[in-house]
Amino acid sequence: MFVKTDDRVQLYYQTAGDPANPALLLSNSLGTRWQMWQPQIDALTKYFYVISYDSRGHGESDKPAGPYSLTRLGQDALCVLGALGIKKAHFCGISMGGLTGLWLAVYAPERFLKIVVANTAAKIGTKEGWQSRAAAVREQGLAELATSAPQRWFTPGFIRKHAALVEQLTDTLAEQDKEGYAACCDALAEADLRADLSRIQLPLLVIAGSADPVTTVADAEAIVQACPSASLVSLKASHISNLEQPAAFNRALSQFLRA
Ligand SMILES: O=C(O)CC1=CCC(=O)O1
Repeated sequence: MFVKTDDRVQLYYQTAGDPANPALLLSNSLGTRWQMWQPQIDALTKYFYVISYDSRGHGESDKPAGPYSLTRLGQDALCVLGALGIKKAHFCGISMGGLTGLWLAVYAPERFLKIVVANTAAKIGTKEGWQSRAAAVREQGLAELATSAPQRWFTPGFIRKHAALVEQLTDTLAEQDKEGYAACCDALAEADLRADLSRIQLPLLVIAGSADPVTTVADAEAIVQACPSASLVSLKASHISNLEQPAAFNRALSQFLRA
């Protein structure tokens, strides 16, 4: 199904579970799709009305030319809830989706019950790093980046044991639209919520991966130190911790949201 945002971009979304249950909105990382949440959808639909969507520039959602912004990505999440008539929801996002969750916690707290941000930071990477990745992708496409993705996303042991899943994810990345991906890199280049974290009052769970080379445990600790309402869970995983440690991720998510 599709929703149209206020700037007339179509976003693809899926729902699972009983709409009478509390809503849980799931937001993907850069270069992935809504399907990355399948283990969480399977585990949590008995308690929540689970909504997952392809972020702008990804999957079946529209890919308008960039640059995008973190504000736009946050407003997109609000548009999905608005189109479904949901006044308040839980939110869980990972990496770029986690940074979107921090934006929502700062700028739209009245629309949320609790927020979970996984494998993220108030500022991910460096402006120059994202600018050069955006330029390389616009010029050369995503094939090269897809080859190096497993090392950024998973531990070596997980890559060895779960080759089929890793291949499926890297195929998805290689098939993404290069302008949509690069436009999200533009958003990440400018996004910096470090000065805003102390304004967050919503219950916030920060999930880190102890072997995450992209958004480190130190990044997660910095969020928790700045937000009085935040708590931290660290999993034995790399960057895409919801797929590397699905049972532990689901336990942390479910315990926090259902408490
Ligand atoms: O570099 C990657 O692929 C990992 C990543 C950074 C931001 C995000 O959403 O994913």
